[in-house]
Amino acid sequence: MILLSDRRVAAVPLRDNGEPLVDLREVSELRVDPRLADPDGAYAHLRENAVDRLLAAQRALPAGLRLLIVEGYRPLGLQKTYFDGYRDELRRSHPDWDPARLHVEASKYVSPPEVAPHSTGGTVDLTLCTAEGTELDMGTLVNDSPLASADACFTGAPVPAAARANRDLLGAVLSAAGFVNYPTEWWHWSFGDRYWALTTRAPATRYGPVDR
Ligand SMILES: C[C@@H](N)C(=O)N[C@H](C)C(=O)O
Ligand SMILES: [Zn+2]
Repeated sequence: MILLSDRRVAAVPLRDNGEPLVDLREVSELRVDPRLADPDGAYAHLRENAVDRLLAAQRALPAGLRLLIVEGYRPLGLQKTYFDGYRDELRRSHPDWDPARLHVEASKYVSPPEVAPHSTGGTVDLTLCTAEGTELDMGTLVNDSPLASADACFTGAPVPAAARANRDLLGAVLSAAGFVNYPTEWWHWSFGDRYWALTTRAPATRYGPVDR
């Protein structure tokens, strides 16, 4: 498993094709969950081509199922707050870990800001729901940490059969649409960022960090 703290991720050359960010709340086919809403609506934005790919993924779902978008674009300042906060939580629960170990372990749940996928606007956290908006059982909640879920948030973790089927379905439609999963988080799917470029062997990113 390649973690976001791996130096190969940071070594991917940055390019940006200039695609605009689209407000998902204005895309009628997509359902956006407000649990992480910020006053500026940053969380509901994604790059144009990533949105097209989400629509393709949703069209591939069985009748009656929808994607439920939890978070897209994340400003770099917020990324740093999340990373430092989780690393400090790990430090309190594992006082024996040195700074290098803390950095690696924290990257299983939050990206180091210097390679932050969400800050490119190409990466999205999402789950499956019914047409009425009821979330499907995925074995953990979106954003359950490795610490809180005893690693059940890892995409390949042993979870009950219904949750496994739902994770596999989400993975099948998003992979077919060109997204790449972060294997420690079943809900986190990249397009165009450094992790995506490394995994797909693209020569460079499609999207660099944006300051919205
Ligand atoms: C914090 C979690 N929702 C998340 O987005 N993690 C990934 C690895 C990230 O920070 O990009
Ligand atoms: Zn994410």
